[in-house]
Amino acid sequence: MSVAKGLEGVVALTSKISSIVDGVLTYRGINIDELAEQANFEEVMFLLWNGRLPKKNELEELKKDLGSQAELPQGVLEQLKSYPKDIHPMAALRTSVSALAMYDPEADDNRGEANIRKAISLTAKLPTIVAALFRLSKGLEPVSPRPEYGYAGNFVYMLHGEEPEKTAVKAIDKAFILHADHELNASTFAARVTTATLSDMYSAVTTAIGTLKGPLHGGANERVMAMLEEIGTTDRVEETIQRKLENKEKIMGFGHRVYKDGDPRAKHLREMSRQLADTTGDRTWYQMSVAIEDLMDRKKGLKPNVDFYSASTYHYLGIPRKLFTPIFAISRVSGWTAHILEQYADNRLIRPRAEYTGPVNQSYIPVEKR
Ligand SMILES: CC(=O)SCCNC(=O)CCNC(=O)[C@H](O)C(C)(C)COP(=O)(O)OP(=O)(O)OC[C@H]1O[C@@H](n2cnc3c(N)ncnc32)[C@H](O)[C@@H]1OP(=O)(O)O
Ligand SMILES: O=C([O-])CC(=O)C(=O)O
Repeated sequence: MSVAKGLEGVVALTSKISSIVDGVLTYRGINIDELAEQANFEEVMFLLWNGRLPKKNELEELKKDLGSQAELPQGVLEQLKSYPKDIHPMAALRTSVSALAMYDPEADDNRGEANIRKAISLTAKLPTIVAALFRLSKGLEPVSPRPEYGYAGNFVYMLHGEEPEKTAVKAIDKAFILHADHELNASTFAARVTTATLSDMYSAVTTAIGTLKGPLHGGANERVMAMLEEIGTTDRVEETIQRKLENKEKIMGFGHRVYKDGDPRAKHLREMSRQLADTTGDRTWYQMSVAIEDLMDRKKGLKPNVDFYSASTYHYLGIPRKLFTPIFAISRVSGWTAHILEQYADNRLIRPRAEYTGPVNQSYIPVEKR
């Protein structure tokens, strides 16, 4: 047996959802650049789940469904209120999504229609959970969803409890589009492994959230912000990054398993960060990020991934860094659920092999003789 460590280069399954070919990312064959510039996130969800863009009435129907599913069961809301205040929101989100299953009579019904309903319901509820966690961490009561603001708008509304600001809604909607799906990334693969045992959608999404949380995956965006805060000013970029590289530390938000010439999503987030720097008049975070990008290219030939400029973008929007990865999850649940539906539709247990490298020909020694 030959081993590809980290499954690098292994093609594990076929999928019709998103593709990365020669550094170009498409959702259902549509270039991410076009979607980021022209679509809204609700259209992208529909596209991922159904394989085509929605007609006007289908989009309205989806918006209505998302709105009607956005409230949390009372039991889940009460549970959220009982979590320790300093718990990481990704841990809380993982637990709350798992808890949602207990309030869904269809939780273990894995047939197509029930699963589409669950995909919509989960996608509708994640923003409500994340916003509630944010407000509770600040000692504030969660606010009820206001679906008339749209998916991104309602999320921004539920964070602050006031009319959502247009610039913020547009930026969040675009960020949601850019993070929605990404071929066989670690959390999506994890979700598909769980699904392939014919477990339920809540279990698969809970698995995915736990996987996204890690710093080598979605958890990197929060750590990018921590690094920017640690550096503090553009003139300290060179010495700090140099020291980290000498200590063999990974620079968060750089590098990618698939993209070696750059992540096509990063340019959109860099531009969003630049525009927000101009709007807010605080160019520090953007300038520091650009200086790190230049340095990492010169020193290591490494390019920013989707997580790098999302950090300064969210920061400019006044979002605390602990919410960065949960926001990623709000978007990615659309992709996870699309992959879960695809896995159920043509399932086979996912069970690779391991090459055994441990001791051989050992004997059992009774405990008193060890
Ligand atoms: C949404 C997402 O999940 S995007 C990825 C988010 N994760 C991060 O930003 C964390 C930082 N980046 C990384 O750790 C990696 O680039 C990963 C995990 C994304 C990809 O990892 P892999 O494909 O396994 O590459 P691997 O870790 O083997 O790195 C290859 C070489 O590049 C170096 N390298 C890769 N990324 C970085 C980085 N961010 N900083 C410094 N060096 C790096 C490694 O040290 C290694 O060097 P070596 O060959 O001299 O030992
Ligand atoms: O594809 C990956 O390995 C990670 C990534 O960029 C994503 O999940 O968006």
